[in-house]
Amino acid sequence: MARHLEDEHIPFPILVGDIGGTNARFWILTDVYAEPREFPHVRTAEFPTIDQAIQDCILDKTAVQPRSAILAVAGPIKSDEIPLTNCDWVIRPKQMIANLGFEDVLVVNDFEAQALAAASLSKDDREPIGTLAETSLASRVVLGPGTGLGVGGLVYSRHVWVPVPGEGGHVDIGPRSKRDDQIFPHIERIEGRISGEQIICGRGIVHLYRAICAADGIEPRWTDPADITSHGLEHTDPVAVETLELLATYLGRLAGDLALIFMARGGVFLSGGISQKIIPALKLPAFRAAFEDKAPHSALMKTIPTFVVTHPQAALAGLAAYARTPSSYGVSHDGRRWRKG
Ligand SMILES: Nc1ncnc2c1ncn2[C@@H]1O[C@H](COP(=O)(O)OP(=O)(O)OP(=O)(O)O)[C@@H](O)[C@H]1O
Repeated sequence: MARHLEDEHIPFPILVGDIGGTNARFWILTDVYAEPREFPHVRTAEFPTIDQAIQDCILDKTAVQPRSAILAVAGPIKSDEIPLTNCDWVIRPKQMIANLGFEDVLVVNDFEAQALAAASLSKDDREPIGTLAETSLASRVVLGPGTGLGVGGLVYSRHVWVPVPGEGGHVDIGPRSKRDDQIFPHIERIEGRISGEQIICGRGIVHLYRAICAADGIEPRWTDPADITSHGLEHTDPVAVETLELLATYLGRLAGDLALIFMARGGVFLSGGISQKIIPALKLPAFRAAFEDKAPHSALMKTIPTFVVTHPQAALAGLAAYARTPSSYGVSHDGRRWRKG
């Protein structure tokens, strides 16, 4: 069926929101060209509902009444009631239209928003890992370790960027080296298997650290992932140093697999709260070595750039880029756009 441009257009002013488990972030875009109006982070725990938070922290603080909202959320969008992962808020678009003055509400997946950002981030908003600093107009992948492990694909086809939301953080990850063979039996499993998210996220870092301790018969000292990465970066604890090196290795291994799946010649972008905090560890040889270790395609892998996303509000930047030029993106509205009347 033909794409109808008038149907894709979302009317300005537009409220864009990145609704996380702990923080929600909002911008208002008054028109296609204006710089976004930014608002302070909203702590989700401080408001009983998202409608209350938007009313008190955004609408009451500006004379601009947004006509539309585009919201990125962690969790599946299956019905008119969208519960959030890791937070008590439920998004009810019909209620938002009735009570907050919106005409149009679109809800997308948080890693779709991250993928939209990967299409539009400038060089200032990304840090290359490895020697390749340029990217090309080609498919990309976003991989973000945070509370969980999010993955988004971004397929470039017929001059359009198509974000592909999925559950790629839950693919299996397996041992590769002799050291892996010693450590993997001790990694905490989920229903018998070791998925990416069992290792590459906040609690996964603790699993990995504890598995190394168990393999070596050492009493664990740290329970907070931030302690492990900081002692690893500062070289003040040898097990933390190895944890960080193996974290970089496994992140590289999975990033390489995803690059193969999407043929992501445009690059792999590491987002999420953790990547930015461990950039020095990712710049050591382990990450790229694991990324490129994909026989028979090592030569191909050497041509694919990898970056850490350093933009502080990448998801909002991605939503804003989409809101300004929706025809450049193949964002599906099916079952997740609600309009007045
Ligand atoms: N310095 C650090 N090193 C390793 N892990 C960290 C560090 N700081 C925080 N973490 C872990 O990162 C996770 C939080 O990640 P992140 O900041 O990406 O949150 P998030 O999932 O995006 O949350 P929200 O959805 O509210 O934005 C927690 O598990 C936390 O323990």
